[in-house]
Amino acid sequence: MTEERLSFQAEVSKLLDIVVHSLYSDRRIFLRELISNASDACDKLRYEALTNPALREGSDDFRITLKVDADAKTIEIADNGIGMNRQDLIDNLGTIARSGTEAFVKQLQAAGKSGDASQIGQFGVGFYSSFMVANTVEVFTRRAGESEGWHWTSDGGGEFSIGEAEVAAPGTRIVLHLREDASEFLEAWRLKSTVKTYSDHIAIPVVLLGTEEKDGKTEDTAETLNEASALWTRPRSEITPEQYKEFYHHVGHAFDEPWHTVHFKAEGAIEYTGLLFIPSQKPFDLFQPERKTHVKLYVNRVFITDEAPDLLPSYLRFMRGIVDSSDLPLNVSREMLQHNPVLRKIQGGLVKRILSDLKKRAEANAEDYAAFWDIFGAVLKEGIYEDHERRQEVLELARFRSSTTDGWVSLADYKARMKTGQDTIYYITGDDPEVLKRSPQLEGFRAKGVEVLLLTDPVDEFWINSVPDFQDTPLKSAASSVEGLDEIAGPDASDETTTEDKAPADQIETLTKALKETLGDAVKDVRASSRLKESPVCLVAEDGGMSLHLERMLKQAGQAGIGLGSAAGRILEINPAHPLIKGMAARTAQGTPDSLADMGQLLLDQARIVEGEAPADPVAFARRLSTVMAGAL
Ligand SMILES: Nc1ncnc2c1ncn2[C@@H]1O[C@H](COP(=O)(O)OP(=O)(O)OP(=O)(O)O)[C@@H](O)[C@H]1O
Repeated sequence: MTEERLSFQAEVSKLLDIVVHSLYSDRRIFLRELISNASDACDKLRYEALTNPALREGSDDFRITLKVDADAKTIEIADNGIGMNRQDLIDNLGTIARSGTEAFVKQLQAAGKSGDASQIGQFGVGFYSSFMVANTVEVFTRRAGESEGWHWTSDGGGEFSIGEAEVAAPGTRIVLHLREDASEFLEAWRLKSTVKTYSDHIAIPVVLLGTEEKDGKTEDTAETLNEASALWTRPRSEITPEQYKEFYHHVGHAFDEPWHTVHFKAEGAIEYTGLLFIPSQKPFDLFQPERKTHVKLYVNRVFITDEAPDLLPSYLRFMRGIVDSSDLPLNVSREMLQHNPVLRKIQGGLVKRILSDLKKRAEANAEDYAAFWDIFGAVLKEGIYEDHERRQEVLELARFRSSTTDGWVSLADYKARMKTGQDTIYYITGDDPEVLKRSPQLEGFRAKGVEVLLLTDPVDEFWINSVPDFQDTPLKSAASSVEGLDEIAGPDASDETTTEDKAPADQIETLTKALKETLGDAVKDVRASSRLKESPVCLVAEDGGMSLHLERMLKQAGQAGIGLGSAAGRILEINPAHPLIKGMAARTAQGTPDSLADMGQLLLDQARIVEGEAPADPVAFARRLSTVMAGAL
C-alpha cells in the first residue's frame, strides 16, 4: 500500500521542535494528553450513536487500553472511540487546531530561539506531546461508520506520512517508539502511577493489558487503573483537590490551577449536577467573538455537546467544567438545545450560583478576588448591559481603579467614603489609568479630594450609559458636567479659587465669544470652567453626549461618520484664573488682537494633545507654534 508524504503546518513544525528539544520538566503528561484525547473520542462516538445506533453495533463497551512491548520498546494507547479518516488525520494531526496553542507558538517564534520553552506546560501541546518520549509515532485509525483504515506516521521532523491500512474495528491505536532516554515508561508501575495521578477522573476504564506466567502458562491480564466513574458523580468528600485539578485540566483543556472550583447538585423542579471551574490564567481567546462556552453538557453522564448555546451567558464565558442533567432527553439533538426551556432554567441556576460564589470570595479576601478581577473583570462587566435581571449583582461584583487610591475599588467602597455634600458617583473613561488621573478634567475634583472612578476597559463605554445609578446614587461622567462639584466641601476652604484670582467676568465673556468665533465649527461651544485649576484649557463632552474616549474608540474601529476634531458635542473649557487666559482676556477686552486666531487654535490643539489625540492639522500647528515662540523672543 502506498504512503503519501505531507508537510506539517509551519506552526506544528515549530511546536515539535520546541517539544523535542526542550528539557520538559514532567514528561509524564504525554500519557495524560493521549488518554484525554481517547476519552474525548469515546464521548464523541457515544453521542453520535444516539442518533445513529449502527455506529456502535457489535462494539464492546468503551475502554482505553495501554500495552507495553519491552523488546520492541513501544507503548500503545488504543481506544474504541470515533476514530479518524484521512481528512481528519490531516486536519487534526497536521495542523494546530487550538487557537491558544497557535498564538503561543507565534509568540515563541516572535521571541526568537530564546523563547521560554519551559512555558509549554501551560499550553496544550496535546497529541504532539508524544514526541517528548517517542522518536517515531504511528497512528492506526478507522472512523466509525467507514470501512477504510489509515496509518499515520511521523518522526517529528517536518513531515508525516499517511496510507491505507487494515484496521479491524473503529477507533484509534497510537504506537509510540520510545526514545532511549524514555525507557522508564516501559515499566508497568510507572504507567500505573501516571494514570492514577493524571487520569483517575476519566469516566471510561483505562486498562493495562499484559501477560503473566501462571502454572507454567502465559496468560493475558487486564488491569483497570482508574476509578472509571464520572468524577462529578462521586461524593465531594471523596474527591481530592488534586483530582479536581486534573479533571479541570482534562475538561477545560487547561494547564493552570483553577482559581475556583464549585461542585454542586441542584435539586428541585429540575435536577442537575455542576462541576465548574474558573481558571487562574487568562485564556488566549477570551476576547475572540467566535468563542463559545467551554462548559460541557452531559445528560445522564453521556456527553452531548460543549457548544450548548444557552448553558451560560457570554459574560461567563471564562467558566470551564461540566453540567450533567437527567431532565433533558438523552436523544436531545444540538439543534433542540436552542431556546430550550429546561436549559434556560439550568442557566438561571448556574448564573445564580456562580455570582453568589464570586460574592463570597470577594467578601472573604479582597486581594484574592483582585487576582480574578484582573483577568476576567472586563468580561464579567459585559453582564451589566447584557443581563438586566442581574445588573445590580454584577455591579456589586465590579471593581474599578480610582483617582484617589491604588488598587481596586467597589461602588460600595466609593459610596461609603463620599464627601459631605456629594451625592454623585463620578467616573471618567479612557485608556490608561495613570494618564486619566492627571487629566485636566479632574483638576477640580483633585483640588477637593473628590474620588473619581477610572474606567479603562473598552466595555465600560457600553454599559456606563445604561446605568443611571447605583443603589439610588447617580453615576456621572466627570469629563462632561461638573454639576454638584461646588456643593462638595473641599479639604480646606482657602484652596478655593477666589473671584479675585480670576479675570473679570465681562472680559472672560468677550474672550469666550471671540474664541468661539475664531474656532467656528471645530468646537460646539467655548465656556468658562470651574473645574480647571492648573491647566488653561481642556476639552469636555456635552452632557449626555458621546464621551471623547468613545468617539476616539469608534474612530479607531473605522466607524463611518465619526471624524476626530469634529464639533460633535465637544466643548472647550477655559480656566479664568490661569495667567494665560487672564492675559488673553485683558488683551481681547481692548479689541481682538490679530494673534487671537492662532492662539485659539493652539489652545484647542493643546487640549487635543492632552486627550492623547493629534492636532487637527499638524503642519498648521507647527507653524503657529513657531510664530508664537518667535513673538515671545
Ligand atoms: N484518539 C483519538 N481519536 C480520535 N480523534 C483524535 C484522537 N486523538 C486526537 N484526535 C483528534 O486530533 C485533534 C487534535 O488533538 P490534540 O491533542 O493535538 O488537540 P486537542 O485534543 O484538540 O486539544 P489539547 O491541546 O487540549 O489536547 C483532536 O481535537 C481530535 O479531533
